[in-house]
Amino acid sequence: MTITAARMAAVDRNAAALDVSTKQLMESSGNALAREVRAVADSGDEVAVVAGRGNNGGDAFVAARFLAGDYDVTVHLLGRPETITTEIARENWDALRAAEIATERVLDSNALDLGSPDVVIDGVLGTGVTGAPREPERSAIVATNDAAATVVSVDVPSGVDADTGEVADVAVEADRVVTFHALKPGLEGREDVTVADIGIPEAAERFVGPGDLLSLSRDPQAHKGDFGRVMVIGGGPYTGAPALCAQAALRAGADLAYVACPDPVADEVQGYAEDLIVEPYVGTRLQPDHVEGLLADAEARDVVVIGPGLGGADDTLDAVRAFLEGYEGKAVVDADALQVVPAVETDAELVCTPHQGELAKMGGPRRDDWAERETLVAEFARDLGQTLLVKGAYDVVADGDATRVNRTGNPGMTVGGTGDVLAGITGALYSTQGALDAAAIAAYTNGTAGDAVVEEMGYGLLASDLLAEIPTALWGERR
Ligand SMILES: NC(=O)C1=CN([C@@H]2O[C@H](COP(=O)(O)OP(=O)(O)OC[C@H]3O[C@@H](n4cnc5c(N)ncnc54)[C@H](O)[C@@H]3O)[C@@H](O)[C@H]2O)[C@@H](O)CC1
Ligand SMILES: [K+]
Repeated sequence: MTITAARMAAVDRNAAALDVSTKQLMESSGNALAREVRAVADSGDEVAVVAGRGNNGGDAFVAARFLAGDYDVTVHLLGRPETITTEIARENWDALRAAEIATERVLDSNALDLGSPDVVIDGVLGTGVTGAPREPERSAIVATNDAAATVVSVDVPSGVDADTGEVADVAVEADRVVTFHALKPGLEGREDVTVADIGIPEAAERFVGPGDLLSLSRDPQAHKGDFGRVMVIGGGPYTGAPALCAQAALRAGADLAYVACPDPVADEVQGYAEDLIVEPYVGTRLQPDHVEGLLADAEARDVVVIGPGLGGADDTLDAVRAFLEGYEGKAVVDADALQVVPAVETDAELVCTPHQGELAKMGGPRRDDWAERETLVAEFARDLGQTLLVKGAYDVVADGDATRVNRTGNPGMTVGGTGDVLAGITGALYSTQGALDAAAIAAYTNGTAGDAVVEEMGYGLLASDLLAEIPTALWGERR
């Protein structure tokens, strides 16, 4: 399995939240790297460490400390120690200085003199690289390639983009690569690569954590000024559900939230919040003759959430079926609407948000055993060809390829309406994120908001209490 630089950063952050600090991971990384160098070097060999100012360099500092007793080690830092970008890399630099291990500062691109080392450790650039190498890193890569030495690269050969695998015009030609936790893009199929286990707990990947929220701010350019228009198709027998759902979408960052509902309930829905744009249709519940108009409206929206408060009348379900058959965009399907999903022919990309009972009604697994449940939900998602967010004490999110589990939330959240809030958050996030990430982050956020409410006022929460906590859960100090 390959992991991108962005996902690696998320997992690293999740590990820290599980009390495995990045400094601990750096120690493991440097240790693994040193072991690999021992395998290619003879005792007393000259080892030149070329280190950039990020954590890739930090790993190389740690390796230098492990190796200095047995080899002739010199560490070349590309820049001034004050410009080392992370605290943990700087601490490991300071440890080298305190131990009187030979260090050089390379303050001019032309000033790097590696001598004639037997081994070069390439800790110039790792997963934090952006764009093609600049100076002095660029010259350092050239000098590394010019050395008649065995080159061991740290995590990725410097010059390889660890998100895409693209190789820049100047990149280290490594003899060996020690990569951490999992293969990075561009390293697949290479025989000179060692994947080192650095002690990241499996839980950091499996459980949704604060690291998963990093993708929300990763690329501000990608969704500049447009956090999405979410259309909720809901209401009829129930009016609170679509209103909660649409308000949750706004709280989760949607720019606009529309509620399409039967006209007798429109005023009531609007009454919950003036921020909602209510678009009534004639009749008392959703029926097939409304579908054409809804499909036309949906074209101008980024995500549709269908289900909250619609009820399960036969003609309503026929309408849901017709809508999904005609719709090709992103949709979140909730509540009674879920039962039509297994048999429907649709080009839409769905996130389905059933609780255990709704999952069973869809023909999904009934088993509750945790480990087994994850596998069964993943298989069902694969069969459906859609993304599932199965709600429970532990929420399971699966798209058939990857599975995530969310454990935020509390028993107070079994109250009615929390599912409508979750569907709304999912809808908003789905406008800027992939289905799996949107569902995983939504589950985590909904649970975090619920935990915050219970912390503040104890049990007895209303679903509407969650709304005000959503922004803090997503972007505030609770993340
Ligand atoms: N994510 C994790 O779980 C772990 C990561 N570790 C190491 O940390 C590395 C990532 O560290 P960082 O995020 O600090 O990033 P890097 O060390 O990969 O690179 C960041 C540094 O390079 C500079 N830089 C970025 N692009 C450049 C370019 N095109 N030309 C010249 N300079 C450039 C930045 O200004 C910064 O100083 C990994 O590759 C790995 O080696 C390990 O320490 C342990 C665990
Ligand atoms: K490197």
